[in-house]
Amino acid sequence: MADKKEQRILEFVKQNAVKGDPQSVLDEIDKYCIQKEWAMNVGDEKGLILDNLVKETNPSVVLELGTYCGYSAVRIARLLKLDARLFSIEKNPEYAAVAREMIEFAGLKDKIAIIDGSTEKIIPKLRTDYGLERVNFVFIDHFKDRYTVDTKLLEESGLLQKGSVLVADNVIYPGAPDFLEYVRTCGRYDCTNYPSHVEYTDKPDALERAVFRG
Ligand SMILES: O=c1[nH]cnc2c(O)c(F)c(-c3ccc(F)cc3)cc12
Ligand SMILES: [Mg+2]
Repeated sequence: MADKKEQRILEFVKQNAVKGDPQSVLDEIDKYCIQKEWAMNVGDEKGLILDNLVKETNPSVVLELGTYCGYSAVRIARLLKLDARLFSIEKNPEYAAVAREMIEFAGLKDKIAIIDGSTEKIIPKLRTDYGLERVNFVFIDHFKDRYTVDTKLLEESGLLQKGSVLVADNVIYPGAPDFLEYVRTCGRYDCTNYPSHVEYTDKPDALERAVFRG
């Protein structure tokens, strides 16, 4: 048996999901995390809310902060139009390695690029080093104490445009109170809260959508 939980999740997916079928990959990750080991994927309940937010935005360029095993990257990318792309930043190289295999198994490697490194170093270089002009949709799901500072980095980088949608996970638990305070009071965002639960539990959590006013 693999010595890391993330590797065990990947092995379970490879043995039980259908190669090239993103939904089956999501279903098997959820099944493993419900039946065997909890893991910090956005999960099926918050995932359905995220699906609807992606569908109503129909973004061309998506940025994700925090890849983990690739669950939310697969979840988002499976809904994107043909020429849309998702860039996901992951600081932990072991997580990034699992996510790359997960994304390839799901058949989405042409839609998703994982960028290894920390958000504080990568975000300021997204325009110069990765050729990103604008991002239409940002899924924030990394270190809770980085939500606000990275949101400000995104503003300063010029990557946000009027209508850019930020969606943040875990704003209730583990919680991102300073992020909620910032986006709800700085005057630059229209905010909506989507109550839900921590993945695979009945513990209250929520997603927060913050639409940039430009
Ligand atoms: O660190 C995290 N990064 C990204 N997402 C997370 C998450 O969705 C969680 F539920 C949790 C979490 C951790 C421990 C708990 F007891 C409950 C939730 C953590 C993270
Ligand atoms: Mg999360």
